[in-house]
Amino acid sequence: MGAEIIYGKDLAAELRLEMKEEVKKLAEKGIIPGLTVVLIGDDPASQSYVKGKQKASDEVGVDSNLIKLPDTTSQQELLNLIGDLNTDENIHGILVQLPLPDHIEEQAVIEAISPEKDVDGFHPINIGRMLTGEDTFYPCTPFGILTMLKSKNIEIAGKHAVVVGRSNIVGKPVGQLLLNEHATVTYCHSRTKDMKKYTTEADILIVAVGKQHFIKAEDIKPGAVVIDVGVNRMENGKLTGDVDFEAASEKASYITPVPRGVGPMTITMLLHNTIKSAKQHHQLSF
Ligand SMILES: Nc1nc2c(c(=O)[nH]1)N[C@@H](CN(C=O)c1ccc(C(=O)N[C@@H](CCC(=O)O)C(=O)O)cc1)CN2
Repeated sequence: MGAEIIYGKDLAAELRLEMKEEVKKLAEKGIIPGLTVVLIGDDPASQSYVKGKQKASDEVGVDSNLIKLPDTTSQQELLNLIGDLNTDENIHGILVQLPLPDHIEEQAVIEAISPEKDVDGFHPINIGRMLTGEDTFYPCTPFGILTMLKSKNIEIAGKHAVVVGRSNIVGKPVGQLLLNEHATVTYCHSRTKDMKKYTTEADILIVAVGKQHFIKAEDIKPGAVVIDVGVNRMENGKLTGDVDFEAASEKASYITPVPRGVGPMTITMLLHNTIKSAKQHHQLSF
């Protein structure tokens, strides 16, 4: 008996069709959701992700604009640009692609983006709202994971969710979203002693560490739901996750693959947040 594979790519395609219809309705009112993506430097992975964001925006009808800056851009230049974007009426979403070059302080940049345009959901105000269970822009990868779980009617309330990884982008917020759904949440990280003790107790195991095959079949509780957020490029150029997919599939009840799992949902939830922002800006609620 093998696990059911949750293909984020298929769910993302379904959701984007729905979004396309929503954007058409907005266009009838003269509203075009606008997204600006800022990319600093020439990191190949970041270039590929922003390309994916442009393509998905075109597909749905979101007006997306990419601003590419050299990695010599100073922090002040970037902050000035964000200041201009914050006051541009046609821009509903601002995203600065991470990671940033070392000389730019990530948190200063995140906090410079207006919380009303923070479609990444990284601003402390939006993180705070998420913490208190308010409706806000949720960080895209965690929100995508929650949407995937809900699409399969996977029960979250009362379940033990174990999150391996504590990044601000994925680990911390995904645990918070699961807590908001009444899961019992445990975080594991590089200083956790005897991690296996926790992972083998997880009904829902979320892995976001960026290490190939970090989680093996022996680390998984039989019947667990396994969500793999890792995107690791192997020497042969292929992508692989943080979980030993083949072996884990034999033990889990549901599992996400890499590629075509969580990744495509990240971009889809970004579009969701951008459309939400446009609607909020125009005080619409459909
Ligand atoms: N400002 C942000 N920066 C970063 C974020 C983010 O949410 N906001 N997340 C990641 C990168 N990321 C989006 O930006 C991202 C990662 C992976 C994918 C994806 O679709 N992966 C595919 C494989 C793609 C490939 O072939 O390389 C998959 O898993 O199927 C999309 C977006 C860090 N930075």
